[in-house]
Amino acid sequence: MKTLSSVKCFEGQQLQLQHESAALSCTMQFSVYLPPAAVAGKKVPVVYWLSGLTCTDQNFTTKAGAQRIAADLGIALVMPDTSPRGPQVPVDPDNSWDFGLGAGFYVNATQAPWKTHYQMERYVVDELPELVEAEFPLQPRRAICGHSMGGHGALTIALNHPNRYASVSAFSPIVAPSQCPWGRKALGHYLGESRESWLRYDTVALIRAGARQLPMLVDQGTADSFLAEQLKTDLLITACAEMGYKAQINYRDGYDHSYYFIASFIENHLKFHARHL
Ligand SMILES: N[C@@H](CCC(=O)N[C@@H](CS)C(=O)NCC(=O)O)C(=O)O
Repeated sequence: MKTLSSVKCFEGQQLQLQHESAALSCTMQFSVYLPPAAVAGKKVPVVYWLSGLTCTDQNFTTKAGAQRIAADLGIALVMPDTSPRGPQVPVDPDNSWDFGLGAGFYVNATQAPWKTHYQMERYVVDELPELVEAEFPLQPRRAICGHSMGGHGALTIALNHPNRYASVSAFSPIVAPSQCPWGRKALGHYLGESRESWLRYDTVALIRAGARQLPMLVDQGTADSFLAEQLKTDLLITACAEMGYKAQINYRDGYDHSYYFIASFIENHLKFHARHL
């Protein structure tokens, strides 16, 4: 593993790192924030952050303002990239921004040509934690949080691996990819046209199938231009109500899809995770 940058931030350390990923068969970059307690050698719990379409590990690192809060709470942050990268990784032939590079959807692809590299679920759940826990003073206690496609990633990963995560939260998540254009396009390519195989990566379907209860927090802006067509938060509210799944789901009046929204509520999310870690 190579350190690309290391910068002091709120008495802690903001790092960007590069490594060869076995799960993704390519070179990957990711970011880590170590709070002051970890810099002093104490083992701290971790919140993983999954970003949305078109993002890298840098969007959250530079725009969310999470480091001051993580420093105070004594929590490390780990920010992976949103897809495999590099010249050998297949891209969307149409060069669109909602599929392929920057749009891994946190699934393990089963279809050619995607399956060789697009294994983001394995990367986030297994490879990256092993790597960072071996390198830094991190406890195996983890929470997971994300935005949009990354909100979908956080929710589905936590619901599919409930023993690995103490809590889950999401900003503006795609709650039912089987029922929206972004999701149908991505899952159709990565998993094939059999919709049965999509349900493991669909939060609403997982809740309806009886997913185990985890502490869950969701925030959604009412002025988000993707809400009606792609995100469909009401489907999650209905599924949780019908299944008796206790989730805290808040509509936030006037907020849009941007990192300004994330910056406004990230403190709530990190404090929520700190209570469960
Ligand atoms: N590129 C798209 C927008 C994509 C978008 O909004 N991406 C969100 C996640 S779904 C994001 O976080 N973008 C990066 C940023 O705002 O820093 C467009 O131009 O309409």
